[in-house]
Amino acid sequence: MLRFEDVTLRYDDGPVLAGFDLAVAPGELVVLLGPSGCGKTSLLRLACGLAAPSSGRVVNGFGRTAVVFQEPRLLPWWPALDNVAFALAAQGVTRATARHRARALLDRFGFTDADTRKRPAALSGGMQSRVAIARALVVRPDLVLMDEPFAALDVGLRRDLQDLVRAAVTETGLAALFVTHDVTEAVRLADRLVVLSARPARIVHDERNQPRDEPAAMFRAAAALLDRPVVRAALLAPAAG
Ligand SMILES: Nc1ncnc2c1ncn2[C@@H]1O[C@H](COP(=O)(O)OP(=O)(O)OP(=O)(O)O)[C@@H](O)[C@H]1O
Repeated sequence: MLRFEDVTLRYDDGPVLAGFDLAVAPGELVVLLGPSGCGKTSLLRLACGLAAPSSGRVVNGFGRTAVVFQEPRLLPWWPALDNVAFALAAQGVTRATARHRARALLDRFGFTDADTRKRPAALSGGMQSRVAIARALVVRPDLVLMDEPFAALDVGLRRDLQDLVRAAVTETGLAALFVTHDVTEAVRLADRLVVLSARPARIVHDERNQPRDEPAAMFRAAAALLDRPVVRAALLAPAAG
C-alpha cells in the first residue's frame, strides 16, 4: 500500500499540496489526472522518496518501486538491451541473467534482436519509451510510478503504449500510479481515476472501475477537470447514483 496521509508540501511560493490523502492498493492502476502545474510530479516525488512532505506522512509499503519519467532518460552510448539490463545491476543478478531478462522483456515489447543492439539515437521515440518502460519493469517492481511517460508521442503510438502498460499491470499484479493531463489517456488506462484541482492539488473526483473509453466517463473526468463547483455538481450527479 502507498499512502499519503494529510500531506502538505510547501515550496517558497506557497503550498502545492495541503492536507492531501490518497491510498494506492496492490494491483491497482490509479491515474492522477490534473491540470498542468497542479502538483502531480510533486506527488510522485513524494511517493518515491525524492521529496519529503512539509507535514503529514507518505508511507510506501511496497517492496520495490520503479519510476518512468516523461523523457526516456536512456544512456546514449549503450544499446537498448544494456539500458534495460543495467537496471538489474543493483539487484546482484549475474550479467548473463540480467541480459536474459532484459531480452525477454524487449522481445515482448516488439523488439527484434537487431533492435536490442541499437543505441537510443537509432530508435524512434516510441521505441525509446518502450525501453524506458522495460527498464522499470525488468526489476519486477511492486509499484511503478509513471510521470506523463507518453506526453511527447503522437496519438497512435500512445495507444499502443497504453495497452502495453495495462497488459503489464494486469499480468504481473503490480500497482501503478500514472500521472497525466490527458483525459482520453486517463479514462483508457485507469482502474481508478483520480481528478485533481489546480494547485494546491486536491481530489475533486475519484471513480473506480469505469468502463474504458466510455464517453460518459470521459465527460465526467473532463467536467471535474474544469474545477468549477457548480458545473461539476451538475455534471457529476449521475455518476454518484
Ligand atoms: N522544487 C521546486 N521548487 C519550487 N517550486 C516548485 C518545485 N517543483 C515544482 N514547483 C512548482 O510547484 C507547482 C507544481 O509542480 P509539479 O511539477 O508538481 O506539477 P505538475 O502537475 O506535475 O505539472 P506539469 O503537468 O506541468 O508537469 C508548479 O507551480 C511548479 O512550478
